[in-house]
Amino acid sequence: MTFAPDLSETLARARADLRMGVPVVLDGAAEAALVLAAETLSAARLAAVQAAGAPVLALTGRRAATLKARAYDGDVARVRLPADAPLSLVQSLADPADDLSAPMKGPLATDRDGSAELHRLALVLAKSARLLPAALVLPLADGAGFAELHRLTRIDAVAAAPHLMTLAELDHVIAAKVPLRAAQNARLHIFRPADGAEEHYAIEIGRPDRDAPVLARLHSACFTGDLLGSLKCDCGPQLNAALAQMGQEGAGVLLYLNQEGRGIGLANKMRAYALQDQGFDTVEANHRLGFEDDERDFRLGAQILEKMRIGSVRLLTNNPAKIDMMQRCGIGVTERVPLRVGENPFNADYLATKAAKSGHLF
Ligand SMILES: Nc1nc2c(ncn2[C@@H]2O[C@H](COP(=O)(O)OP(=O)(O)OP(=O)(O)O)[C@@H](O)[C@H]2O)c(=O)[nH]1
Ligand SMILES: [Zn+2]
Repeated sequence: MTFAPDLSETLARARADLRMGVPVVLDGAAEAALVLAAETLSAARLAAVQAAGAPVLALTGRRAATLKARAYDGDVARVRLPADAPLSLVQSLADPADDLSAPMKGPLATDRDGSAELHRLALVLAKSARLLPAALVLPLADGAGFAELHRLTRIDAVAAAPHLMTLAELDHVIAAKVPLRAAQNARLHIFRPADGAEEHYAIEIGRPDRDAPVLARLHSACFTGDLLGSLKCDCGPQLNAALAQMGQEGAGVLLYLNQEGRGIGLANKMRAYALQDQGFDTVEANHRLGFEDDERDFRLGAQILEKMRIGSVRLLTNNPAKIDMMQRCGIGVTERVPLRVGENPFNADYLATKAAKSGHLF
């Protein structure tokens, strides 16, 4: 037994570092790099990086498309920065907030030669830290030495890349009764991932019969809809309607997955809302920010159901992707139970876009 953090713990530290604006070192097979999240970059740290070499800004292919920059690596673009690039340039490349009011003077030069592996990993890390997917990347001759000298978190990039694609094991922490308006016989279960990421919850109504399909919902956190009663989406009414139906039937399970904003985090969701105020739809806004339409990992839901010994479900959803993913993860979906509630003039376009672009069944 060693007291040193393992890979998953080191990655959790790296996420916290990036969120604070502290650089991390990615140490690959043949190369190493210093990485800083663009969102939390300070002018002082940018100047220090520029004094040490020529950093590039790693962006996703999605963000690059908006900026009309060539992404030679497909999903990743490596944008060359002028030697004296000011912080405001890095910020405006990373953040689409001012794309329309201050269009980028182009064309942007991007790297074609060399490997983009560390850049890709940097973007995965930034996303998993719920930051904008944009990272300053500076090649290092000696990653281990640099990390030690500056007391930075060093990640074994070769091991980290596949590790970040696997789902962390969830621990069942505790369950207790929480009588709800919709169902008095409810119990709240807490699940904690081993990788230091956010906890997820399961609300078990009654004692669902494990030998028959269980009425279930995979609900993704929506602070604005679930808590504030926002009219921009249908999440709050869906949450309440699902619990009400489970209460009426006497049994069911609602997974409350902390995947705010379809997995991009609340700050990025608010950035997406600001872009929607400029006229973009929910999918376009995600793309302009550099995200895919949906960054959620529904394997999470399947793992929780498995831990609760639920093998097949009647799934309350309008989203065919959820059904697909459950089935691919070995959870039987015997029936889709539609959940059409909460339509209003403020979310009509949002729901229409989901039907047109995300295949939602309404
Ligand atoms: N990025 C982004 N996320 C949004 C937006 N509006 C709502 N969300 C998020 O979308 C998610 C909605 O999740 P779900 O209720 O599971 O919805 P769904 O995928 O449409 O599937 P069903 O409701 O099961 O049909 C929540 O995480 C919300 O925070 C938006 O405009 N942009
Ligand atoms: Zn919502």
